[in-house]
This record gives sequence, C-alpha cells and structure tokens, in this order.
Amino acid sequence: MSDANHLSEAEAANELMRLARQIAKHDKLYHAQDDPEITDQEYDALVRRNAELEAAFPDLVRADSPSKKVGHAIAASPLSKVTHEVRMMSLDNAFADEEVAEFVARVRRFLALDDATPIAFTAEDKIDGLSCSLRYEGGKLVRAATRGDGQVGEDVTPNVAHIADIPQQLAGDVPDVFEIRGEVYMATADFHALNARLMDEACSAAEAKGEALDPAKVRQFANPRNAAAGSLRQKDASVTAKRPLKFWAHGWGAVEGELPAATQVEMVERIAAWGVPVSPLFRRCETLEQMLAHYEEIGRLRPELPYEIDGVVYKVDRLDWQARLGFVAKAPRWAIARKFPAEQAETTLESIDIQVGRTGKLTPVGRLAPVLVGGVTVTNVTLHNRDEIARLGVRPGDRVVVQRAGDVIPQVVRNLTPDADRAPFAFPERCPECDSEAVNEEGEVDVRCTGGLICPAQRTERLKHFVSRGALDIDGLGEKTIDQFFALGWLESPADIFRLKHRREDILALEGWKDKSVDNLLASVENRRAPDAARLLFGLGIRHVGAVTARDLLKYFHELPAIREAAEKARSGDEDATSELTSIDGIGTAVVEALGDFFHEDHNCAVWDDLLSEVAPPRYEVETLDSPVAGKTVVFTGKLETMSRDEAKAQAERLGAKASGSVSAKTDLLVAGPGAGSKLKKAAELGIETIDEAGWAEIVKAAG
Ligand SMILES: NC(=O)c1ccc[n+]([C@@H]2O[C@H](COP(=O)([O-])OP(=O)(O)OC[C@H]3O[C@@H](n4cnc5c(N)ncnc54)[C@H](O)[C@@H]3O)[C@@H](O)[C@H]2O)c1
Ligand SMILES: [Zn+2]
Repeated sequence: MSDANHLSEAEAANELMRLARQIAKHDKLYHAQDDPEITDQEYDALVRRNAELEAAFPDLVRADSPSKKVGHAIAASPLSKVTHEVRMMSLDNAFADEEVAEFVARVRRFLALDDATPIAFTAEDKIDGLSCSLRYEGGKLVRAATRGDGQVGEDVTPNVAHIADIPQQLAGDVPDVFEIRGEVYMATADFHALNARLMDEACSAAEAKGEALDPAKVRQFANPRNAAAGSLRQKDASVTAKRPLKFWAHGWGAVEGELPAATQVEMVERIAAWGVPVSPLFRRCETLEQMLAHYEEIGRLRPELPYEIDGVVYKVDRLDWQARLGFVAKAPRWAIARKFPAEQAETTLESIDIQVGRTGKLTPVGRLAPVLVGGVTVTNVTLHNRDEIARLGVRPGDRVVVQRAGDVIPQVVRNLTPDADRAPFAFPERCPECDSEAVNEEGEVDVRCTGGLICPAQRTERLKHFVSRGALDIDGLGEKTIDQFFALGWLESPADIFRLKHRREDILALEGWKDKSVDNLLASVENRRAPDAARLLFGLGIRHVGAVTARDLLKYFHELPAIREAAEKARSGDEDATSELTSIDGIGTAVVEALGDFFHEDHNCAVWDDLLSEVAPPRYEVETLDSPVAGKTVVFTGKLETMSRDEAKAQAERLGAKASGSVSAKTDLLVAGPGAGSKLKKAAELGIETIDEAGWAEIVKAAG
C-alpha cells in the first residue's frame, strides 16, 4: 500500500477519477461488446489499484466507484430487458493463500463462531464464461437472462433453446419457481474451431464478391469467454444455434416453495439430479488446508481441462450461514474467488541490451525493474528482434505489461506509455561484441552480425562447424576440445587449427592427453592441409553458403580466389559479376549478397588470408565419370517426354556435367525437346551441339 500512501489527496483523487473512467470503458468493451482491449490480468490490476487507493483514502471513494458496480448496464443492447427478482452478483477476489485464510477468519468473526467450531466450504473451479439465469416454473424453463448490471439483464430465452446442457424441463421434484444460475461457456477447442470457421466464411464471402480480404478485419473472438458471450447475446437466435455453447450451474436465485436443501453441497447435488450439469471438480472442504489443497489440485489439472478457468470459488456450505452473512456492495460475504496468480504484471523497462547468439543473431533483451509475475520475480524479457521493438514502440523508461505463459521466457505484451516524449529505440547497426556490421536481410526479421569468424559470441560455434563432418571433418577435435583450446587462447580462428602442431607440449600437459592421442589429433589436422575447396568454403559458415551452394560455386569457379574476386566485384556494383554469379545454377541474389558482405569485412578477409596461408586446396574438379559430358555444361529446353526437368538435371550432374538454365558461349550441349524456342535458336547461332531427348537417353545409358 506504500504506493497509495505516497500520493497527496489531490493526486489520489485524480487517479481514482482516471481509474473510474478507464474501468468503465473496459467494462463496456468487455461486458456489453464482448470485445475487450486489454487482458483480464490488466483489468484486474486496475481494479486492485482502485481498491488500494480507496482503502488508503476512504473519503475519496466516488459515487460511481468501480468497486460498487457489477458488469455493465445493457441500455444499448438490442435484446429485451429482464429485471432480476434477486440481484445477480459478482465475487470478491483473493490472490494469495493468506487472503483465503483472511476470508475464512472474516466469516468466523461475522458469525461470531469460536475457533473450535468447524466451518465447511465448497470449492470448485471458476469457469470463464458468462453468468446466466434460468427461471423454471413448475420445472419448465420460462426465461433465460444474462446478468447485465446485476439488476437488469438481457432476455436470451430463445438463444438458450439451442444449448443441449440446458433442459427445457427439469426432471423430478422441483420447487414451484426455481431460478438456476450458472455459466454459459465455450470449450477451448470449440472456440478455436469457431474462429477458424469465421475466417473461412469471411474468405468465401469475399471471394464470392470478388473482393480482397483483409484478415485483420475479420471478427475473431479474443478468448472463449468472449466467444461464449458474443454467441449467446445475439438478437437472431439462429446465429446462437450454430455456436457450440455449453452450460453448468453453480448457484441459484429466486425460489418459491420450499428450498430442498440445507447446504450448498446438497443443493448442487439436487440441481445435478434435475438434469443440469455442474462442475466435475466441485468438492466439500472441512478445513483451510483442504481448501488450499483443492486450489492446488485444480491448478494442476488446469492445463488439461477442455475449458478455461481463472480460479477457484469457495462458498460457505451451510445455507443458513450464507443467509446470515448476506451481501456487501456487489458480492456475497459467504463466497470468494481465489484467482490464479497474475501471469501478467506492470513494470518499467529500464534498458534494452543486445545479445549476440551463437549464430550471430542480435537479440534485444529488456532489463526490467524486478516484478512478480505468476509468482516468479522477472527482471529480463526477450524483445525478439528489431521489428518487435518497433511494433511495441518500446524505449528504455517505458511502463510495460509483462507476461509469462507456461514455461516460455517472459515477454512484453504492451507499452503503457507509447506517447511519452522519448525517441524511438535505435537498433544497433554494428555488433556490440565485435563491432562488425550487423545486417538485416531482405525478407528476414533478424539482424545478424557479419563478423562470424572474429565475433567472440560466434567463434567457438564457427570453429565447431569448421571441423564438423560436412566441412573439414577433422577427427579428434571434438566440441569439448574446441571449447577448452579456445578458452586457453590457442584457437581463435580456423588457421590456428593448423598451427596446433606448435603446441604439442602444451596439449600433452593437459589432463587426458597422451602422446598417442595428441599424435592422432595432429595427424588428422595435417591430413587436411590440402582440403577439398568446397568443404573449406562451406566450413567458413558464410550465410546462405551451405554444402551444396559451396559445391555449385566451385564447380563453376574451380578456385577459391576466383569466388572472392567475383563476390567483391558484385558487391562494388559490377553488374557483370553479379549476373555471372546468379547465372550459376543454384546461386541466387541472397548468396551473392552474403558473399559480398562477408568479403566486405576486413577481419573476414584477414581470417581468410590467414587460413589460405596454412592450407592449399587443390583446383576443384567435378569427379569425372567416364562419360562424354563430364565437365561439360548442358542446357535442357523444350518439353521432355520421359522425365522431368529436375530428373534430367540430376542425370547431368551424376554424369559430371553442369546443368545450366541459359544458353551462352560456355554451353557445350543443348538437349532440346518439342516446343524449344529461343534457346534452340541461340544455340544454333553459337554453333552449340544440339541433341534431342532420345540422344540424351543414349548418353545416360552408355554411362551406365
Ligand atoms: N479484459 C477486460 O477488459 C475486462 C473488463 C471487465 C471485466 N473483465 C473480467 O471480468 C472480471 C469481472 O467480472 P465479474 O464481475 O463477472 O467477476 P468475476 O468473473 O471475477 O466473478 C464473478 C462471476 O464468476 C462466475 N463464476 C464462474 N464460476 C463460478 C462458480 N463456480 N461459482 C460462482 N460463480 C462463478 C459467475 O458468473 C460470477 O458472476 C474481471 O476480474 C476480469 O477478469 C475483464
Ligand atoms: Zn559480432
């Protein structure tokens, strides 16, 4: 409460006014329009803040205080109005064990019972639906109504006719008038299916009209509770009929005739016997310990339940005691809702740090003023990437709503101070670890450090990749060894691997190394002095240059320096170099850009030069099979009749030929099917040998 007490009276009055306005706005959105703008946790936080201020400044409690109101007036509803004979109430909330204990103590004090007298309570899950009253006369359903503002609700009699859980006629002995109260809800799976269906229907409707659909404009329900409310509160009951609604009872209102029970338990059993569902988790608790244990149990079951719940409701079991306890402003004194801990909370975003992951991804991490979320103190949140920061519009100093969902890392849900006079957060353009350029490739949300080989955040990962099976494949240099050698400062870049021989004695001095194992390691390193150029290129871990791309590049250029030269030219704007690179099968602009970026960084060039001073990959040649097309460039054009274009290309590769997409002076052979056009003409002009599909089939067959 210290917060509340630090305010002056004028400040508190101001804040109470603001809260009343805000809460009224959200009540309307939630209760009247079934379309909330904020989460229940955020809403509950506003209500609690209001209660806190009212407790600290009792004189300032407003006539229109949110603490006195139930739901929202239904003035604007198109449905007919129903005045409730017995007011429909809300429930007080508890958020901690101590608050439940305090509730029990309050009940005891009010009833003037001594500590030795046991008070039994019922406990059941608090289902997230909307309150509904069902009035039965002579056992027959005569009227169904929503809660509205507690006094006046909406008539939904025709709507509930479609809910199978709500009998039109109760079974057995029922008082003359009996008003069952409970919750209309939608199962979680049905809620998701409904949203999917609404989207489908909107798509079909748009298609029929030949219009483009903006999915963001299609009405979707925020949660099962709003889906249930929006589905029930329909002027046209045939819409409700198509919505999968359910119901269960948790209480009653008006009764004429004798009440057929003395306790909550007996009454709930009665209602169930009449044919109306009740909570399967409804229990009687003799002690506070049992009450708390059942809360824990329901919390455990919660993820598996087919419907959403937001807490547990406790009620005094004896009905004569309930009658004595009566009501306060908007809730019974004999019941309380223990809500599950807020999975969301408000706090200040103090700073935004950038972390560099092992793959070079720059991840912004928000540092928070410590805050309790769902029972855990949270100080960090992931902000995912640059776009997410822009979407949230967050900057250091903003007030934010933080959320924990399951085991997921806490996240920022919303910025509460978007308009504050602060410049947008400037996402770094250089890696905070190594100062290399950080780039954001087109079509990608992540910003990455380009300093792969020198960036401390990425180095060991890059080294592990460099020696891995698909790359240089160096035996005996496992991940642990790399981590260890790296920590000792012996391995900074790939070239250092080839200088390990100078550290023979140092390695021997380490625990676990024997002459033989060191010899084996150094031998396998020496074994790679003349590595396969494609594996070496792949091993450098340049973005977009995977094993296949590396091979494609080398099949064309044969030597690593030629690739670097072409990439540097392309980067400096040489269009011929770019089109030469992109004309290579399998090489697109993303690869060309990634290569250009790589060689644009001096430190990468230094690592590269250093490496090539240690190793000498032989000229790369495609394994030459004994085939007449080995080493040749083949182009397929026109329609192929016995195989797909992909299969033909694969055959060519298998025979050591390069399949290309376009005819140029470098083309050796054109395979032309029916319908061949410009490529055939161009090949004729260039005097390139041309054969048909059958001719190609013979070559393939001859090669075996
Ligand atoms: N997100 C928003 O903008 C927004 C706005 C307004 C209200 N809300 C939500 O609605 C709540 C306030 O609404 P409320 O006044 O209906 O209070 P409530 O939902 O916290 O509790 C009262 C209601 O619980 C229902 N209930 C469910 N299971 C029950 C059971 N087993 N026994 C008895 N009652 C049971 C009853 O219908 C009862 O009226 C807030 O706490 C918030 O979560 C959200
Ligand atoms: Zn870096």
